Order: sequence, then C-alpha cells, then structure tokens
Amino acid sequence: MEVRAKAPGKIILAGEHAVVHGSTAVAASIDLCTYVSLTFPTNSDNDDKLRLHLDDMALNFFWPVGKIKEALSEKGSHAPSSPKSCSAETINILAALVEEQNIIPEANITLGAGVTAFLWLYTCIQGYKPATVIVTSELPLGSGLGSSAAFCVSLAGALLALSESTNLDPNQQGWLSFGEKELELVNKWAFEGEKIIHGKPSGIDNTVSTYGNMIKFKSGELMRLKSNTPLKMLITNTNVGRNTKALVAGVSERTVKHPTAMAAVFKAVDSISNEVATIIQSPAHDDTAVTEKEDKLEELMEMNQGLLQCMGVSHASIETVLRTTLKYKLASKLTGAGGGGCVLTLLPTLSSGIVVDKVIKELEACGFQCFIAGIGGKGLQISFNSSASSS
Ligand SMILES: Nc1ncnc2c1ncn2[C@@H]1O[C@H](COP(=O)(O)OP(=O)(O)OP(=O)(O)O)[C@@H](O)[C@H]1O
Ligand SMILES: C[C@@](O)(CCO)CC(=O)[O-]
Ligand SMILES: [Mg+2]
Repeated sequence: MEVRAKAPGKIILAGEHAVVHGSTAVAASIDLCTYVSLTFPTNSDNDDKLRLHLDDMALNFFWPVGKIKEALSEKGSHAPSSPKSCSAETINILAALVEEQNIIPEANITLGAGVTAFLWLYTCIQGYKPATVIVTSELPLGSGLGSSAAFCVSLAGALLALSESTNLDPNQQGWLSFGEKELELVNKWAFEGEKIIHGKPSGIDNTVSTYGNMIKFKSGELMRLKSNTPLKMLITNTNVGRNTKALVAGVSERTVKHPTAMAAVFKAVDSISNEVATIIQSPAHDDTAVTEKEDKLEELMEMNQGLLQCMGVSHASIETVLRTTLKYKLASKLTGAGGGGCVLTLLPTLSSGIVVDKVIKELEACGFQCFIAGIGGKGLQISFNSSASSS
C-alpha cells in the first residue's frame, strides 16, 4: 500500500513578518505543490530501515529503525493524535542522526532542519516502523513560496493517512480530501515541523497549505476569504537564497531594540492586511469597479513593501524588481520572508499583454525567473495506491 499526499505552496499578499508579532496577514495557496509518497515494506522484504529520498536533490537517507529508537530512548513519543513540540534536546539528538549521514552539502545547512523535522513527524506519527518516504516538489526551496510548510503538511498528511487517527477509505480512487477534524490535526503537526525549520513560525504558511484557497490569519486564528475577483500575480524569483529562520530572528532583534517604533509598523501592517482582505471580498460588477479595486490593492502592496523595508527584510535584488516593474507602472512587494526570494507584481485585469511581456523580458535579463501561478486552489490532498509495494 502506497499513500501519496500533495500540499500547495503559497503567496502572502500582505502581512508577512508582522503576523509573527500578532498582526493580521492575508495568504493564498498557489498551484505548485510538494508531493510525498509513503510505503511500508512487506514482511518478505525483510527491511528494517526508515528511508527518505529527496528526489529533487538526489539525496537518499536511511536509518535502521532500531538506531532511531535507541537514540531517542524515552524521548520518542508515538502519539499521532496528540501533536507535540520537539524539545531543543531532542532536536539535537535528531540533528545528530541527520549529520551522521554526511550527505547534506555544506552550502545548505537549513536542509538538515527539514530532515530533522521529518524524523520528528515520522517517529511521533508512525513510531519506529521501517518505511520508504519519497519527496518531490514543484516549489523552489527557500524562496518565500512556503516550501517548508508544504513539506511539513504533505508529510504530516501522508503519515496520518496511514495511521489510526484518520479514516479515509484506502479503496477510493483519485485525490481525496480529509475532513475538518483531520485537517486540524495535520495542521497542528505541520506547525510542529515548521517550528523545527523556522524557529518561530506564525503558522500562516502551514495553515494555508493545509486548507488551500485564500485566508486571513491572526494570532493562530484563520478566517477563510471568498475572493470576488480573480487576482493575477506575476511571481519573480530573484534566485537569491535566504532562510526564513534567520530573517524572522532579525525582525525580532529589531523589535527588541526599537519596541515602540516596531509596534507602530506592525499596527500599520495589520490595517493594511485587513483592508486587503476587505477589498478582495468586495463585489465588483464591472471593469471600472475591478480597476478601482486593483488600484487600491496596488497602493496597499506598495505601502506593505515600505514597511517590510522598515523591518529590514528587503534586499538589493528585490529593489531591482520593484524599480523594474515600476517603470511599467506595476506595483510589487516581496512575498514570504524576503531577504531575496520571490516578489509579487499585481497584473491588473486590463493590463496589456505587450507590457507584461516586456517587463518579464527585462526581469529575466537581470537573471530573475518569472512565472504566473494559479492562485487559491485546493489544500492538502491524499491518494492511495493499493497495488504498490516498497522499493
Ligand atoms: N522538498 C523538500 N525536501 C526537503 N526539505 C524541504 C523541502 N522543501 C522545504 N524543505 C525544508 O524547508 C527549508 C526551506 O524553508 P524556508 O522556510 O527557509 O523557505 P520557504 O518555506 O521556501 O520560504 P518562506 O518560509 O519564506 O515561505 C529547506 O532548507 C528544507 O529544510
Ligand atoms: C516571514 C513569515 O511571516 C512568513 C514566511 O512565509 C514567517 C511566518 O509567518 O511564520
Ligand atoms: Mg518556510
């Protein structure tokens, strides 16, 4: 029996970083996903290993399950229906199991945190069973499109689908969706994984990846938004690597140094996000109303970007994208943690295709990668393949 899970990445339309400090943010899923396949060996396979294949990076890890059990001793906890945080001490034990394999390139230290999160989610949800887990992704890693959250949600989804805590029918064909209670459980586990990768996540990324569509999020609470106008966003990947953990920590440091000024910044972001959510949901019956909405969204994106600069998370490459798109009267803001990564540019409904082609050409000439993603699709989905056996 093989179970597959797919979970989408996301864009943040307003409120990144400030959301970690209690402000409202607005996010939407995108149609680029991370896929996880989970298979248990049959008795005749005689395999005692937990195997993790990160196919996109051609990295293959394996641990004898007895070794994991011995390393974790009483710190391991097989309790799929009770999401639990990984203590700093246990993170170190798991990180040592990851490092021992010596296969993560030095240039990619944060990848180790993802594999550590895998070991935590696996042992808590499935215990010490041998298995093969294969991960592939359409998302660029560490670029602001929520690759870490999609990784944790798809993993938690696949692991829970083959646990006693969920009850999808494995004989059903095609992609299936969990019910509300099960999604809540997946989301909580994914948040625990995100904590290992990010340090101090707000939970917005795993929540939008779990539930999909468009959400407003504040202090752990989600509100689903019903968009009344399709939004078209150009996503530009500056290809400048960064990691969310360091950027979030940088904003927290600034907040400690300048508490009053930063509180004002976070309050302004909160107002911007609420206004963005209201505009997105307001009806627009004709082209004039759509244009009016888009004009307001563009202004709010620019205001949000200014405040992200105040927080210290912009980057020269992001500023280049802003300057380039502004030449064509298009508004942009960074999305996700910033410091490089991806930038969003609103493409108004009536914008001319020629202008869009020109701006893309100019951005690509700077070495950036441009694409238009579908916004607001489904969240986590699961599918079973009863004829598969472990490889
Ligand atoms: N497909 C994957 N396979 C293995 N690890 C992954 C995968 N996708 C994400 N990760 C983990 O997530 C880390 C990247 O997370 P990070 O939060 O820094 O960036 P992001 O999630 O892409 O951007 P943002 O948090 O700004 O949306 C990787 O270094 C790795 O640890
Ligand atoms: C930077 C941040 O606000 C969004 C990253 O996509 C971090 C978080 O909310 O966890
Ligand atoms: Mg992330």
